[in-house]
Amino acid sequence: ICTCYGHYIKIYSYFECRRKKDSQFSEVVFFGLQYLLKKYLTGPVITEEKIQEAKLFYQMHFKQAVFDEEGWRKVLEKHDGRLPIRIKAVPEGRIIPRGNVLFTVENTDPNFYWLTNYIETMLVQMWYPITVATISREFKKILAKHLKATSGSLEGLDLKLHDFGYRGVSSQESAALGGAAHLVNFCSTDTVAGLLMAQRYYACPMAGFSIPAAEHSTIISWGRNREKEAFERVLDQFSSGPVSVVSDSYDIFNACKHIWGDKLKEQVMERSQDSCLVIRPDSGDPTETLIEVIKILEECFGCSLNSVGYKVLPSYLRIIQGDGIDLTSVDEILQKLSDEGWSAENMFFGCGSALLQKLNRDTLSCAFKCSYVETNGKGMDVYKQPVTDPSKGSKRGRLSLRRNSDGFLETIERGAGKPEEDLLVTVFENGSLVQDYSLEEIRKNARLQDEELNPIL
Ligand SMILES: O=C1OCCC/C1=C\Nc1ccccc1
Repeated sequence: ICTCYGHYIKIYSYFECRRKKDSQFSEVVFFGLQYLLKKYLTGPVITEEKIQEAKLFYQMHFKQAVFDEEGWRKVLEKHDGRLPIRIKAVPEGRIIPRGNVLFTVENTDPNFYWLTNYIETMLVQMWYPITVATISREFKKILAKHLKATSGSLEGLDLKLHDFGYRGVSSQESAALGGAAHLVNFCSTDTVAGLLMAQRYYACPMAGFSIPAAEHSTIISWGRNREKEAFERVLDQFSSGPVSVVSDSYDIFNACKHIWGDKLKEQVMERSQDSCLVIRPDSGDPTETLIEVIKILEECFGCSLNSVGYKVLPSYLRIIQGDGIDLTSVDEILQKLSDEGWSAENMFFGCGSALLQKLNRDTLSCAFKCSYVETNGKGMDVYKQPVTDPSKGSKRGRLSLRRNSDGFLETIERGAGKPEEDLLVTVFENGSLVQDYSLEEIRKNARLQDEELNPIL
């Protein structure tokens, strides 16, 4: 495999989310590289033991001598096991239009040109946190639009989408990365692994919040005929502070009308705004179910008009919809509620697989390609341009990212960028992390346009 490189002294590659015409996502949130660098690439990662293990492994795997034992031993001897690699990247949290360079990778020692693309596989796994952070931020744009339109304010925006996805992802590590990616945009989650990731890799002691919530087992374990008793128990156990109660075990409409709106009406009404009852439907067509539920709650508890003339339930009562939520349905639901005169203030949303799992490397067309090589003494810009798919063409030469005179971000190719204008910063060099971003800083980078206009902090 390495023979095709012959006597190269440098391989320079880059990562991008290729632009795709009429794609749903025009810009991406850059997030997650820091975790990957800290966990897998910094420090003396190459050891004699690992070399021995790999040698045997690849001898069995290839059934011929492919593993470059001498090359790896040179990393150990010359760089005491630290990778002679430089990675330059956009600061985490920055919002970058599709089709721009996000990070570049190159070997810093001419003996190790083969290292650059050796770590490609791991680096391209960045598609996951980038895609989750991007989807989560698209949710935030939709929620901000409706919240602004139906309440006149963005207050509480960062609590409006709750991560329900822990059980729906493929592994603990995915939960951690995806959960943390959601926390770039929101501070509302049940994915504990993401909170720990934020703590350990992004210096944030508590990145998100939740509230006590019933689940179906805590209701149905009382038996079919004692749903009211189960609800009452939950209210008693969590008499102060908000509490969420899933109410569709048997009949959500009956539960809202005859239990919450009748038998337990007093207990509900005596709760305060910061001890609100959050009713959770969990089945049926989300839009139809929510419209019927909110009409029943209006009949039983009344409502008021906010400053922009939209209806709001009493402050002790809210609704959370965690079933069937994705970017399309959340917009439809809020539009329909708005058409019926209801403010988005009444709603909270939970999202599981659509946030953390229903995505892949093609969602944002993530790619890693070599764009520049050096052989003895001369550099050459390289690129691919498949006649069978021009959209898979790659950038050429050494790359930099700059804001042009119109204020737009653009990638300068062929090494034509001015170093002082380059937005890419060295984040990793020769085994050391050069930048360490906090989640606080990353959240600032990722704020929405209108959040900048009227910051809610
Ligand atoms: O109802 C709720 O109110 C707000 C707090 C979270 C919550 C439910 N969480 C959840 C998590 C994973 C699967 C299903 C639900």
